[in-house]
Amino acid sequence: MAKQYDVLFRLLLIGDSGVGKTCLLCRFTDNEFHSSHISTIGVDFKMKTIEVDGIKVRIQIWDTAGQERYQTITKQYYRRAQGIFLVYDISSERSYQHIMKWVSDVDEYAPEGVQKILIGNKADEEQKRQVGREQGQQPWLIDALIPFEQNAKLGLRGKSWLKSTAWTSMKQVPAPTSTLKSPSRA
Ligand SMILES: Nc1nc2c(ncn2[C@@H]2O[C@H](COP(=O)(O)OP(=O)(O)OP(=O)(O)O)[C@@H](O)[C@H]2O)c(=O)[nH]1
Repeated sequence: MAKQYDVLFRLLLIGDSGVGKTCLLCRFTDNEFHSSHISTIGVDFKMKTIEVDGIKVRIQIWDTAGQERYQTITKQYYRRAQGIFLVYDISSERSYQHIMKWVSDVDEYAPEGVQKILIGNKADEEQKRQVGREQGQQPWLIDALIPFEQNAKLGLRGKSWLKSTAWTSMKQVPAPTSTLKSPSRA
């Protein structure tokens, strides 16, 4: 029987409740968008196999609850992640400020050297933008952060977003000049 995949990647989505983690995942795996916000309880995951340069890559993406009350559970999933997507909402300054807290959780619970990717989601909400593009491009604090914006609603970047980041262009990004205030989690 033909081998179903050559490599497996375990990736994790983290960020405040409501930033659109579940929607990003649904867009990527099923090309769907749901306008309702049904908070994730604990963790959930989806899988998808794609081909990158002739290599069959199976991606297992864990979607975590952003709500504080599930943090004890969700942190247990950091340990086995090979890549972590830190998601904020470009129309929520607060969700961007909280990224610092998410980063410190990653530093504490994820394996050393895990790849971190910063996603500014809801890129279609330009008129409500509270986080400037340049803010999202600042690789403050993190030594290997790949920043970009994404639109789960319209699916602009759609299927190529992981392909173009997680394994093909993981590289060091020049470092830190913090423009962020200290995080204050709700
Ligand atoms: N306009 C717009 N809305 C979005 C986008 N992505 C998600 N949303 C909306 O944002 C809300 C929250 O999305 P979810 O994916 O459920 O958020 P989440 O981060 O998984 O939330 P928790 O499970 O509570 O942590 C929903 O009403 C979505 O429809 C986007 O790219 N654009």
